Amino acid sequence: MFNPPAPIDLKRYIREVPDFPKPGILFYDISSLLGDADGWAVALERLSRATMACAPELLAGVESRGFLLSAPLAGRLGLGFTMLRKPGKLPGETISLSYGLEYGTDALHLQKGAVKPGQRVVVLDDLLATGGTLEASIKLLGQAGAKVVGAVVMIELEGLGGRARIEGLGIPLTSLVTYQEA
Ligand SMILES: O=P(O)(O)OC[C@H]1O[C@H](OP(=O)(O)OP(=O)(O)O)[C@H](O)[C@@H]1O
Ligand SMILES: Nc1ncnc2[nH]cnc12
Repeated sequence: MFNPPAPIDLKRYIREVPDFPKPGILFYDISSLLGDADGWAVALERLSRATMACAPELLAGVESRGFLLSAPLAGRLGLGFTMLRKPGKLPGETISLSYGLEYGTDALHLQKGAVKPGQRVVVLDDLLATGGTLEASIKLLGQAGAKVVGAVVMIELEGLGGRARIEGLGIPLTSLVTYQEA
């Protein structure tokens, strides 16, 4: 009888670093995944499927680690890509929103005109923790006139309320890998 191989567990490529960037934070480092051609190929394939299930017209990526996923994915899927950036990085007129992080606060900006009215957008980031970053991204894209049709992350930290925050906005969320945090 044919026994198909077990699906690759992406966790084996993700390094866990205690007390970074602050004491008490367990940091999930994707550098080791990006550095492994096989692991990265599997991750991109799974991200592609999750993203295309939402039938987007444009991808949006969150600075900075979100760019690592969203830009190559947009190229692979033949879609445009827009950046949600930290303050002071985007030229021209922008709209912005502040948000809370697992370890601090920040703000995101989007260039005016980056999104067409009603355009179907999937927003991507490497990791969901409290959901503050993704929530701000979704709200900002909505303010810009986008129809956000999905959120896709590589890593979801369960127990920090992130999923409830995103689904509470009516946005379907897909994650490739989950860790229990609290
Ligand atoms: O769900 P949340 O609690 O909002 O946390 C998740 C966010 O935190 C990290 O970004 P960070 O601000 O550390 O920036 P970086 O991508 O530039 O490293 C991560 O890449 C997510 O964007
Ligand atoms: N625990 C964590 N590991 C990696 N990135 C993060 N962003 C927010 N929390 C994080």
